[in-house]
Amino acid sequence: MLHVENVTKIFGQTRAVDAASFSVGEPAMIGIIGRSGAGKSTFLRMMNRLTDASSGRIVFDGTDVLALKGGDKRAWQSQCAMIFQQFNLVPRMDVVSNVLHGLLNRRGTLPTLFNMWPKADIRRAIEILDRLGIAEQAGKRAEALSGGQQQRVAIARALMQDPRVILADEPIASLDPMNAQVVMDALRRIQQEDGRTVIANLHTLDTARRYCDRVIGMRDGRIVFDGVPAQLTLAAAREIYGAGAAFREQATSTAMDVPEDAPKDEAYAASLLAD
Ligand SMILES: Nc1ncnc2c1ncn2[C@@H]1O[C@H](COP(=O)(O)OP(=O)(O)OP(=O)(O)O)[C@@H](O)[C@H]1O
Repeated sequence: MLHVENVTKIFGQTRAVDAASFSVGEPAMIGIIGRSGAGKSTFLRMMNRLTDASSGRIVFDGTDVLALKGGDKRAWQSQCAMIFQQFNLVPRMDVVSNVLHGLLNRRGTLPTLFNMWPKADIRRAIEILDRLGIAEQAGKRAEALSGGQQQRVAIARALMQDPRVILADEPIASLDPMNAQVVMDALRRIQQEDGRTVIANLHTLDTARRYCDRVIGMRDGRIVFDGVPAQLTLAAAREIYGAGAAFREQATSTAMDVPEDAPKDEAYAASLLAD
């Protein structure tokens, strides 16, 4: 289904992503973890063609999506929806119109500008909101919603595209733990019920362990771990986060307690690993 082959992105002197390779055989929930600057966002942005790769191939169902141009590229972007940490909704626009904007690629800008949507599309948008438990918010301005609700609107907008793949770039980094759970539960449910692939950049090891079928660990642009959550041992976490020998398993728990005199590396890793 998906083959990532030696994908590399170079910014000046920086190899933001360095010969990343992995394959996905069937729809799954995949978490990408790693410290800040590891290359996680750059990888997702190459995958849905927001950024061009320097070299490599990303082959989805036999097509190298990195080579697509024009309408074919836009069609892929519609198959490969993206969700961002800051939701990227139009704040003053109502929720249902924000969701309908997921069809922008397909419907063109003119009808969108005048908010002229076929009834069937509006009905579908409300059904999707209902599925995510926020149909009653449909008429409100997006800015009036909580962060967790806004992220669910962003997921609804992505689903409006009926994508094969959902890319989520730190989808819960701006949310409190309760809203984070609601959003991760929604992504997991969509992945399982619809058979879509979800690839999510995640800040915390706990979340990756809890929700993902497979975890990919990046460090300095390279994939240094690729396995199931059970294989994510303390040694693997050290390798991914670059934490020193003092890094302890407790640091991967939500209920962590880092001593004041802990080495800097450990405190840093702990802050990354906290939910
Ligand atoms: N547009 C750009 N121009 C130059 N360098 C960039 C650009 N985008 C990213 N980089 C660099 O590429 C590397 C990887 O960045 P990236 O944002 O992909 O990491 P990340 O793992 O997503 O980090 P974070 O969790 O902080 O978002 C970093 O060294 C970053 O400074």
